[in-house]
Amino acid sequence: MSINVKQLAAEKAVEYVQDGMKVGLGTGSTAYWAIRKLGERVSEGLKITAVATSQASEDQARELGIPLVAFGDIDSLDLTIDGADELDSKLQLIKGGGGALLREKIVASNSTRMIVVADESKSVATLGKFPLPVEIVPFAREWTVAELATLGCEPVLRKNGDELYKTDNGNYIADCHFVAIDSASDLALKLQGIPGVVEHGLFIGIADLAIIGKNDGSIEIIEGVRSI
Ligand SMILES: O=C(CO)[C@H](O)[C@H](O)COP(=O)(O)O
Repeated sequence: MSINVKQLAAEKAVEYVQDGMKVGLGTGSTAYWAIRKLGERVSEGLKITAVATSQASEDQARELGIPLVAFGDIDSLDLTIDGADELDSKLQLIKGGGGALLREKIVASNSTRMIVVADESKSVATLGKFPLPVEIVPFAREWTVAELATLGCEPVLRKNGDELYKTDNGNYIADCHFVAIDSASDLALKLQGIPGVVEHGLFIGIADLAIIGKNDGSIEIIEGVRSI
C-alpha cells in the first residue's frame, strides 16, 4: 500500500494544535488532511476555534463540526496550518496554486505561528519553476498584466473552463511563469509596487516550520526565521 505523504505531513502538524487555540485553516489537498484530522480531534473533545482561508476549507470544517469564527471576531490566531506549491530551505514559499493566496497571506501573517505542510516534491533549491500566482483586480487587467511582464516573466491569466478564474474575493489570478526567481524578496517588492496587484503568492519570513512528508514514510522538519 502506498503512503499518503500529504496526509502524513498534515497529521503531524495537527499534533501542534492545543486546547483553546485559535487556528487558521489552509487550503488545498494537503491542508484538507489537516482539517480532517482536526475535525477528528474536535469530535474527541479538542476545544478550538478556527478561521478558514477559502470557501472550500470553510465548507469542510463546517461539515466536520469545527467551530468557525469570522475574521472580524478575533484579533489574531495562534497557529495556521497550510500547504505550499514550492518551498526553499529558507522557508520562502510560493502559494496560490489553489487561488486562495490573499486570504492565506492575511491569515498566516496574523498567526503567531505558521506551519507549512507539503510532500517532498514541493521542496526546491530555487523558487520559480511553479508559476507564481498574482491576484489582480479585474479593472484594467491588461495594463497590470503588461506591467507584470516587465519583471521578466510570462503572465497568463488563469482560466476556469472558458471563463477567467475568479478568486473568492472576485479578483483574477495571473500565473507568472519565471524560469527561476533569483531573489524572492526583490521580486516581492517589485510586485507590491504595481498598481492593480492585490497580493502575490510569495510568502517570505512568514512560515515558522515546514513539515515535509517523504516517499519513504519519514518526515523532514525545517525551521524558518520569522520576520513578519
Ligand atoms: O496555496 C495554496 C492554495 O491557494 C495551496 O496551499 C497550495 O496550492 C498547495 O496545494 P496542495 O496541498 O493541494 O498541493
